[in-house]
Amino acid sequence: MVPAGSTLADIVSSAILGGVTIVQLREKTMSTQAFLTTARAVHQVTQRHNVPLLINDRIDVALAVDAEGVHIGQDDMPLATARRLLGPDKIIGVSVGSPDEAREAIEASADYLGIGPCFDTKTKSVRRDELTGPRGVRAIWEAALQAEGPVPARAVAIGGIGPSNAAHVLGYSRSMVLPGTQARALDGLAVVSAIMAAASPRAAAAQLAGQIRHAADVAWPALLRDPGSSSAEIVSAIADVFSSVRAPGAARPLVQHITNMVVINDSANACLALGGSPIMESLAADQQHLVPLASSLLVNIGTLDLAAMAGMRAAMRAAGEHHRPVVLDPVAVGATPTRRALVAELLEHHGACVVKANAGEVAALLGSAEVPMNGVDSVGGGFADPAAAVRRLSAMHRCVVAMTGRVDYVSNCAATVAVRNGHALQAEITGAGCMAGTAVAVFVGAARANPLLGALAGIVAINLAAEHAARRPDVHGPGSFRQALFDEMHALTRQHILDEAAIELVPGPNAVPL
Ligand SMILES: Cc1ncc(COP(=O)(O)OP(=O)(O)O)c(N)n1
Ligand SMILES: Cc1nc(C(=O)O)sc1CCOP(=O)(O)O
Repeated sequence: MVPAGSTLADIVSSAILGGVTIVQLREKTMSTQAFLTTARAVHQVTQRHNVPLLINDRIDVALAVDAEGVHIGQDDMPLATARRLLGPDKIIGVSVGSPDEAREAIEASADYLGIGPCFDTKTKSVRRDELTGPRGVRAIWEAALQAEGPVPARAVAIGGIGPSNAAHVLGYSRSMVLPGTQARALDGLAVVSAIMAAASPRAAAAQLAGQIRHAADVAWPALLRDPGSSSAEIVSAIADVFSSVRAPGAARPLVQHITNMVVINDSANACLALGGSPIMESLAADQQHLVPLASSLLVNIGTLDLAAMAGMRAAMRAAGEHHRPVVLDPVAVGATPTRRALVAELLEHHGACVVKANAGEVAALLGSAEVPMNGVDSVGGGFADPAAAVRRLSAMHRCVVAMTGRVDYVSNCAATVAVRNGHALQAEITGAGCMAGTAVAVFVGAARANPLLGALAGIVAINLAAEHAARRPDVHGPGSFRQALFDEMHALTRQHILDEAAIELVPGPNAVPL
């Protein structure tokens, strides 16, 4: 992967200047002699910067150049033998792809684990199975933590990781709390092509280092900010979020939508009426230009087509790279294999900040048959315990979940809030749920530090507007209601929220580990 005109040592030097803190030399085809020459040249650079150099697979080369350590795979020399040859002070990292391998490596005193492959990689042919993706990485990491002794386990994830998914991988793979322990993040990420194939290895390394720092602030469990400890406190915080968008002179949050053709016009108007600025563009090639300008991204999978699917992937990549919150509306996710696979892929590869769904969609995402769907509509009485359902989905995907229905439930898994505003006429017009997704996206962009409050502000705003619209003497049914709804979204004030928001903090076990 070394471009013409530069040497591997040059690239390593640039990458270290960008923020790389450990270097591994992995050469699969070089002669031993050439490997030694390269290793010596790279080692000179890493020593100058005081960064450890590890040699992949080849203990003999590591010994010959006095590298700081080695990385060995499951088919390489056993760890105990490598340790005997290298002595107690050298770093030995071990590749692991399962909880058993992780436990075994920790028990054999590996200095760190390389957990992978996380995603597909072009760098080598590796098998991905159910133990891959950030969820698989987390399962392996948790096994390592359970096996650790007095020396803390250390690990990095590897495979298909780059600037667009680094924060997601680090946030999602944090351990759940085990009895008597704190949630623990991986120690870092291992990348090949994200730096080696970049036009500027220094800039690429700096961008990745920024993503790693950023993950600690935005990814789970930073999401679990308390919305407030009483209903009154939460209503006041929601009103503050609302005011931050609607204050005279405030910049309108730009919401980039990829949404369905049934609601595209209504969603754009709802966004405007609530104080946002809509842009509706699904072309994949444009996402890297548009998403960084937006304050949030709404991805709604209704009326799916292949071009929109490509647009969603590109938009969510750009959102990951530029730290933009994503609101995912998994319309009728249980209805077709394509929708199910797409939502699973988007959540695994990119994650969402908020999932906005009706009860049937929440059930489909949980793999539960408790709430049936009729096309895009949820039917029946809903979940026996709706708060538990949203809490469970929030924990599963480590995101805020806003479930719309007669009563709406919004959860970040640590706190769950029921919203008892809204009107039955919302169920009589098409696109009311999609407009709720837009409303959430408007306010989530404004409440970056607390997406639970942003989601609540969107849900409360659209529901109060619906109540106001339904009360108007000129509203006689769905047609006039739809028209009035836009006027009332536009006319909504902070005082309406303070006086009329009907929310309650749902008591309940904080059953989901943080
Ligand atoms: C940090 C890190 N993790 C995993 C690997 C893979 O090593 P290995 O299993 O030895 O496979 P090859 O690199 O030999 O193809 C790694 N190199 N680094
Ligand atoms: C060398 C290696 N080992 C892996 C494993 O899963 O063990 S994945 C991998 C390649 C990582 O390259 P990139 O960052 O370009 O995807």
